[in-house]
Amino acid sequence: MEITFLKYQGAGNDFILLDNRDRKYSSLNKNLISKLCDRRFGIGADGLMLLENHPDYDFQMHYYNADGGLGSMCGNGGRCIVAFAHHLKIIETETNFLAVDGPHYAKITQNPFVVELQMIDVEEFRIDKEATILNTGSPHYVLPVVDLPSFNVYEKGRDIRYNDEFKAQGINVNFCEWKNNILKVRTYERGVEDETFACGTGVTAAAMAHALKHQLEGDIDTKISVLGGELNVKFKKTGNRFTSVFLIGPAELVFKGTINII
Ligand SMILES: N[C@@H](CCC[C@H](N)C(=O)O)C(=O)O
Repeated sequence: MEITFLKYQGAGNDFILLDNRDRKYSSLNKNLISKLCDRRFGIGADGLMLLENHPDYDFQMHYYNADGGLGSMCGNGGRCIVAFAHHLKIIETETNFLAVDGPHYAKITQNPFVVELQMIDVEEFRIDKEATILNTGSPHYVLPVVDLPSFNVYEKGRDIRYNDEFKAQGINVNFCEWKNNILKVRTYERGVEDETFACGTGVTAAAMAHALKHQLEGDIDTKISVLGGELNVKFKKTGNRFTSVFLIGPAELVFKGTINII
């Protein structure tokens, strides 16, 4: 099967983008998707997305993790698929599209691309000792740590993701540290089963956990630093409710290609 793809990255979270408006890639299965995402035997990516037509929205986003399984919402993927839709001339600078967690509004604010993506409102969370557990489109566990650069994200993240509570459904695990007015975040991603360079729903969860912990109220703009670059998360916090949530950052076309996969 010959596959024509574009590869995008958003703060180092990288994705294979396929135009499936004519349904030519609908037969891709778990095994094939994981092969395409493999960094040694395929193109290499944290996830793969199909862009499809939708009768009521500009397009629909289908997200698969690197292991080939259907994922929940991907924030950086959402920003990259907006840049891809612009590349395909489906949209200009603003869009409303549908993802697994519902409709999303987004706008392109700079070219080369900075994409501002509206995320779901959040009002449910659980505090477990130092950790905050919440769903920002994907399930997240957020834990503040000391000395994040030398923290073993893979080992500790894996322990939490596979503990008795989370192993069945899985969870994404974020470790964070507040330093010089910047929230530094490192994430172990479910479905990649490794640390990634950024996670959009993860930094959104981390910014919310930080605001809850420090009892911040009102319009909050959090500057985030991840291994692959910088992101911003903006929201309005009213008590325990987060609304007007935006994930802001780069979405860059890295390369185009064609692959024949057996
Ligand atoms: N691995 C996740 C979804 C992907 C999260 C992502 N990289 C992001 O930017 O939000 C899952 O299915 O749990």
